[in-house]
Amino acid sequence: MAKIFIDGEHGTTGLQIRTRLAARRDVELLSIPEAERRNAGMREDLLNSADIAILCLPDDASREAIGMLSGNNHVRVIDTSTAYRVDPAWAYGFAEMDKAQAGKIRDARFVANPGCYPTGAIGLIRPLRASGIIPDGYPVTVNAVSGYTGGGKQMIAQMEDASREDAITANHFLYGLNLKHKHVPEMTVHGMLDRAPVFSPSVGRFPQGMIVQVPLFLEDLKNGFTRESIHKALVAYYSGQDVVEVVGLEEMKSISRIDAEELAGQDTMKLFVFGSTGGDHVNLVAVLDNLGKGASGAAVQNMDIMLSA
Ligand SMILES: NC(=O)C1=CN([C@@H]2O[C@H](COP(=O)(O)OP(=O)(O)OC[C@H]3O[C@@H](n4cnc5c(N)ncnc54)[C@H](OP(=O)(O)O)[C@@H]3O)[C@@H](O)[C@H]2O)C=CC1
Ligand SMILES: CC(=O)N[C@@H](CCC(=O)OP(=O)(O)O)C(=O)O
Repeated sequence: MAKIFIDGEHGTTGLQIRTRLAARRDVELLSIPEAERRNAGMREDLLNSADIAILCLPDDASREAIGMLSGNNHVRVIDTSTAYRVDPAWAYGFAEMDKAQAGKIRDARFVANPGCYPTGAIGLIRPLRASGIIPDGYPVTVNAVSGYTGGGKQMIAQMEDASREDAITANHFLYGLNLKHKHVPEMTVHGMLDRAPVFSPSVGRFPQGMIVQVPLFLEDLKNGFTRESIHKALVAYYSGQDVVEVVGLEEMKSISRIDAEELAGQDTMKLFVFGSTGGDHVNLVAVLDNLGKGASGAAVQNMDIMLSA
């Protein structure tokens, strides 16, 4: 039985991973009491006793955890923070992003779990870059809304406890206003972009769920691509797996609204290509749960792929 230690198991992402693993008989969970969650000695012992350590910590604490494993050459790691997502020594844990990726995850010792927004953005952009539909130099923009659990324990408290001094009263707010959000490098590298995208995130007053939008001007793409041909390329790219669904053109005809909470509680992602036949523009849309395919669900999926080695 594989021993799994979730460092940060009492935080938002960690708890959801623990819940997903609790009923499983094929893994043994090593656990740290909540009161000891920052006890470095205990964490170091548990980290070094695991077959797979899943880090659900802020970036600095993740780096510290990797330091605690420096004399160890067998513990495998899944890190959910931003610390290693563009590090070439780490496998990027988005199994569907191309056909070889699941194999890279399976064979890796170190796996960086993707960010929630990048999962949507890369899921939409990478296939169109890989097939040459989005040309070099194209100015990609990414607009998104996340459920507030995306901000971890602190934002959850700010959104849910109006008596706090730092309570957030807005029902929907933009942030990342300097356009230097920590997810931009990851979207650029794994989206295979030659220009960093403009990324504008926002948060809504709902706990879990996410919409990521990438609008495109068709006349600025190569070779007369249409909504239909872009859709066909996405369908072909994601054939043969059941985590990322490209919604059919017929089904899209009956959709007039997209609900950010549609996949809350699920570990899959839906992709849409909105627009109209013969139109000048398309809007690529991804819907996912920021804590599902955007974090904890993806971490468990990566763990399973690693255990299949
Ligand atoms: N929430 C989400 O939707 C997503 C989160 N992530 C990433 O997952 C990671 C965890 O985020 P999230 O679960 O949201 O955050 P939370 O703040 O909810 O949880 C983080 C946990 O880590 C603990 N912690 C913090 N510093 C240390 C330390 N030095 N040593 C040991 N434990 C520590 C915290 O303890 P304490 O309570 O004492 O602060 C808390 O229990 C982050 O890197 C985040 O960016 C990635 C994708 C989506
Ligand atoms: C709503 C919210 O605050 N979201 C977080 C991102 C959540 C996530 O994907 O976590 P990583 O930081 O590990 O990538 C943010 O914008 O910083």
